[in-house]
Amino acid sequence: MRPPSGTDTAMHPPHRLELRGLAKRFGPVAAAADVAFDVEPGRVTGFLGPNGSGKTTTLRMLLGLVKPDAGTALIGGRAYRDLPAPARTVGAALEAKGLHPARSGRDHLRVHAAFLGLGDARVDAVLEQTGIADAARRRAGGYSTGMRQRLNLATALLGDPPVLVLDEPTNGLDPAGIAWLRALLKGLAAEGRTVLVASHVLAEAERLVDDVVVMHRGRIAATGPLAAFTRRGPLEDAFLDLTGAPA
Ligand SMILES: Nc1ncnc2c1ncn2[C@@H]1O[C@H](COP(=O)(O)OP(=O)(O)OP(=O)(O)O)[C@@H](O)[C@H]1O
Repeated sequence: MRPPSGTDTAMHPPHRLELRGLAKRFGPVAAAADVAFDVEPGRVTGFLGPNGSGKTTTLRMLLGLVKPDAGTALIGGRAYRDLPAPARTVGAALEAKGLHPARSGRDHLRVHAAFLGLGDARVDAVLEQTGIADAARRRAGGYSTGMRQRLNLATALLGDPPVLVLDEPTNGLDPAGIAWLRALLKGLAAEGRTVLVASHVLAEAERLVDDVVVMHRGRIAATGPLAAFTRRGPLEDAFLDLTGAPA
């Protein structure tokens, strides 16, 4: 079914993410084991964990990019592969790679937009929204890391999705860029969208998220509202307690 062109101005129904018993092994490595948590619409959820704790693997299972050995991941009650319009339901920005260096940022977005049945007006809207309109006609190969990150986010936003899944979206952003992204993501959540952000930058997460999910060694170590993690001090203290890392 081909989606209509143009953008949706009507608000989408809220989409809760429900992960249940997800497991994935890569040879001897249990990248994820019995992973279960919910992500609520209208909130920014920080998916936190040390390097190699299994966050990206979990996100890839949620997005149907990796087949779990066990468990389910539902987006508004359906697995990603069963969504009628997946790219209009979930905007995902995992790693800022796969950009054709000779193609301009705008052309990159136009390719994705055509795939979604969207026109250039939507491309221009997300270029404005992500602050890269001025660089849009330059070749993406010359973009800074922060600009590539913004283009990646613009791609995720193209389909005006009710769900956003972002892996380390502040990588490469300067302090003004980080503050800008924070305001953008909080605004998207305030519109009722479900925003899941994987990060290991705890000071940033503390200023952004409403809810926290901590993953450690492939398992969920704790979940809850941010306030539950910051009662005794900075989020970093609770995080280091949970993940056993030296202070
Ligand atoms: N395709 C793969 N093949 C083999 N091992 C993998 C693969 N993908 C992930 N792993 C392993 O699974 C574990 C979890 O990795 P994952 O990338 O999910 O962690 P992460 O929490 O996202 O880490 P980071 O914060 O460093 O990005 C690691 O030990 C990693 O080496």
